[in-house]
Amino acid sequence: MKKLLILLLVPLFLASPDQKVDAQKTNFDYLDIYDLQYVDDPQISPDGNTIIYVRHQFDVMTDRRYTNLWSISFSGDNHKPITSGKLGYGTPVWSPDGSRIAYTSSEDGSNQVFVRWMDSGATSSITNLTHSPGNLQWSPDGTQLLFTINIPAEQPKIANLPSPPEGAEWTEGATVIDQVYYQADGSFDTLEESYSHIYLISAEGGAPRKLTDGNYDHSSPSWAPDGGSILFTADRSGNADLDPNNAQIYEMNIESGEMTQITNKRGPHGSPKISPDGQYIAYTGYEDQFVGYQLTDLYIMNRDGSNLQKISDDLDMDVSDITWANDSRSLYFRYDEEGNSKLGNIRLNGDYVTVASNLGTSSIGRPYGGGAYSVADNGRFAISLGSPDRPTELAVGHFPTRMAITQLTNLNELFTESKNLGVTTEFWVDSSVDDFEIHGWILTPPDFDPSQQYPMILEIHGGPHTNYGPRFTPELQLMASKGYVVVYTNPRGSTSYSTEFASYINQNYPSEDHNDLMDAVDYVVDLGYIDEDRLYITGGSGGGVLSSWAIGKTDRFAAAVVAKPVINWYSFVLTADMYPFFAKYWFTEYPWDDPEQYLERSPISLVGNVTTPTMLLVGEYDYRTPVSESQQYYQALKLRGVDASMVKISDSSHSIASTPSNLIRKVAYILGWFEKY
Ligand SMILES: CSCC[C@H](NC=O)C(=O)N[C@@H](CO)C(=O)O
Repeated sequence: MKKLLILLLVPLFLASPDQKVDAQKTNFDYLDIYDLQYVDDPQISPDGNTIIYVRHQFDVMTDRRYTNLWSISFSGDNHKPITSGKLGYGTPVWSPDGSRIAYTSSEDGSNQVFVRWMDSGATSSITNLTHSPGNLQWSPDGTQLLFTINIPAEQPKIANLPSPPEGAEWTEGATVIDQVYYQADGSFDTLEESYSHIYLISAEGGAPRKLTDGNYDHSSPSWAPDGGSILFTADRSGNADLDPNNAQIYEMNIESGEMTQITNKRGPHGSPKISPDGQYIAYTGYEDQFVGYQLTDLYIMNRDGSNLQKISDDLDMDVSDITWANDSRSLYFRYDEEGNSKLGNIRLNGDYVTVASNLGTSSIGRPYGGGAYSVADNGRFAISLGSPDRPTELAVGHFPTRMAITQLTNLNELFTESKNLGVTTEFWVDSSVDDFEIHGWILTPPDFDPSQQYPMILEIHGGPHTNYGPRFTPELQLMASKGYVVVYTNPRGSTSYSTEFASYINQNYPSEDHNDLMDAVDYVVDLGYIDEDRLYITGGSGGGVLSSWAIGKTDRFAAAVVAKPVINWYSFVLTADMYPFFAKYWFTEYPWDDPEQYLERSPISLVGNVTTPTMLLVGEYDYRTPVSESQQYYQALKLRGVDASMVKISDSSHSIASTPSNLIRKVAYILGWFEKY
């Protein structure tokens, strides 16, 4: 079937007329990012009549993303704001009777829980918290709300220090670290040791009650339908930090505080939810095999943990974000299939169907998967609807009647009407190694004419267990708008195809994923419109691993930008924020016990072959793939006399695209480097 698609696509593609550019329109340009608007987190009311969603916008003056809540009826009428201003409003949740919503907002300076009465619009903050709340959940009778907050643990005191004399200006002092996790990408400051706890508060406000205790993280709380107890996940073994990927499900009686452990298999037990009839618990996870990739399955069991069954055997794709259907006979879930993010429905016997495809995220970066949905009691649902040609909008549908999915918002109508964008085309190519087909996409520039010759950029995703797809990507659209054909693929190791495909690179990364990438390049070059003297390569994170690996294996690229890479696995597992996971799951031994296996997969081992002019690009506060990884490669290239430069993006974590200006810088530096060669 896929082979047939290739045969059909190639002639179609070659015969396709030039991409028409509308003279009235201009090409997508850097500052246009600030005009994009995205729909996120659509929450449909319990009666299915109204959707509240989070609208993301960008402020060119402060370079900030801000979010507001908007409301619209299922029919598409009555579209109106609930909040306004350039702050952060998010995580709306409907009360079970649909009379109120709870949400979080920073409008009072720090993040607090707010409740709004939908008939009158009366709104009040109901908390006075010193730390940000998350995971808001209404009790089934609508009288209370659960939430989680991170509570700092007592800090170590090693030295008795004298105080400076009054008025003295001493240096700031020292940071004392004794916890396993002391840095987390995205938090620029050293982390305080803290633990996530579950709280209960009256929906009318008042003092919250702390339900959990101890130096353990408690996550994913959800109510039992009778409101008498809650489920949550925690690793209360005392070794959670050094033994990641392990959390058990607990049930706690709200009145007595009594806690019962329901599961005991070693591994993650995610998002436990009790069926509306109170009979079953569903959760996502797996029995841990200590490898880099394992399929996340969907399980159900009785309330006491007995009769555990995996029900997603036929799916062979990761299950996330589960919601019970009202009749307790099936669950809704999110999954990615062949680079397409979908909403599914699975019956308890394992039969599943796709309810909606093309879910979209609010990322202005690269075309990764994700998306959000919610379902009303009567089967009406709301989704964040993606497309390769515009930012994510809101759409609704109904299950099981399968009424046509209807896009309700068109926040970006004026944008799409005034811009010429690149066009995304799918391809499949046989891998030259093993019997895999590799899926990819070609983004051609707005005025593309296949009889001309174009420079080409291969852009490689990270993870490595993630997937790209035909999704709106300002980052790659900017490259296309400057005249490049951009090629992106899902080499082996990518998710959304099969366990076999994703786990091929377990403790074997990078390896033949490199060949898959080169097969995709060959395929596109063979289409006849690529100038082979202007082939460029880039990729971030895992894509930085693979781009630096590639230039150690071939000199076919005229220039490379290696973004936020891992260059040396030995140093990486001893400097990255998530080091217990990387060291335990991506390698079979610690580095000092078997340095060879670290070196043989490290791009630094191939740097002696590199002749390609290479730019390193990294966020100055990247704690996931630390700056020292880029520095090692840069310094090795300089020692070898290879043309190299290094760009450190200020105020940036690993997520360079989290501020528009940094994303703009990233693309401008990449293109600037390529233009030189
Ligand atoms: C290769 S080491 C860490 C990789 C990192 N994984 C998770 O943070 C990564 O590749 N990140 C990707 C995907 O999120 C990225 O593009 O930044």
